[in-house]
Amino acid sequence: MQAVTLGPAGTYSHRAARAVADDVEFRESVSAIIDAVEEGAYDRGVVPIENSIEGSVTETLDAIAETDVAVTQEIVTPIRHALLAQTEEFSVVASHSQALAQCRSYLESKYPNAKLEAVASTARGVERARDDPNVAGIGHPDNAGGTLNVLAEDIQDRSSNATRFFVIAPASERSEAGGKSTIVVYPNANYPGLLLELLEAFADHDINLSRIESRPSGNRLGDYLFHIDFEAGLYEDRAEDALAEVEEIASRGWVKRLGSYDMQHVLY
Ligand SMILES: O=C(O)C(=O)C[C@]1(C(=O)O)C=C[C@@H](O)C=C1
Repeated sequence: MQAVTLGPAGTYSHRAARAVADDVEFRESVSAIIDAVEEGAYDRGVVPIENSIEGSVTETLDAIAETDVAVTQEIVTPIRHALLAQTEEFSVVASHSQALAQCRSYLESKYPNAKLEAVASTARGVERARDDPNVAGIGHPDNAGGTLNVLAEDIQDRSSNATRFFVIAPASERSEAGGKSTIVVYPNANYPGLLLELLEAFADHDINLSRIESRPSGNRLGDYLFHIDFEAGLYEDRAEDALAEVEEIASRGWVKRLGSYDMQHVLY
């Protein structure tokens, strides 16, 4: 099994991907990962979807809505960031924008004058620190290797920091089996009670929602797509009945079934 995820080696995505495949390759953006899986170049892709401090990874939500892939598994991992640098004398902190945001309070209190630099991934920020004594990176402490010092550990603003990843596969691998499912709904309509009707379709069939997120459709201001995760498999009658109602409500737009899957907790 060959998987693709956010690189270079040493990202949190890489750590999650190791639970899925022995052979892991890298891309520099979530969209590039999802495109590569859609084209069939890899069996699996691993992409971050949501963080417990910073919320949704919007690049992933948008790419999943635009492409045709399957979600085959969910992975939840704790995220414990370290500050890595050659010396204490740095003026720039480089990391993924999500990681910088997850450590916002720590950075503001300890390094209020540091310039924050958003790069493609935490591992890319650590590489910047390895190349430049003026730069510190934020990432997993194992990335220090021999050349960087771990100046501080557990610098995320909440100790319970965790990120949820989706394992994606080509659309042909969509499954109806699993305890959870994900759909994207584009109603292409706007009237009082539209969202209530969508939610009632699940409530009426006794299905618990675990996440609902609205994203702009990009078509016009105030027009939205809804990303919905719910706790039922698509093989279940109650899910089929609820989705029939959702499809009726969205008859002017579309409903994309990304598949059913189970969740795995990965510690590293
Ligand atoms: O840069 C990384 O290490 C990633 O795997 C990306 C990412 C993210 O996009 O949320 C993954 C987990 C952490 O929340 C921080 C960054």
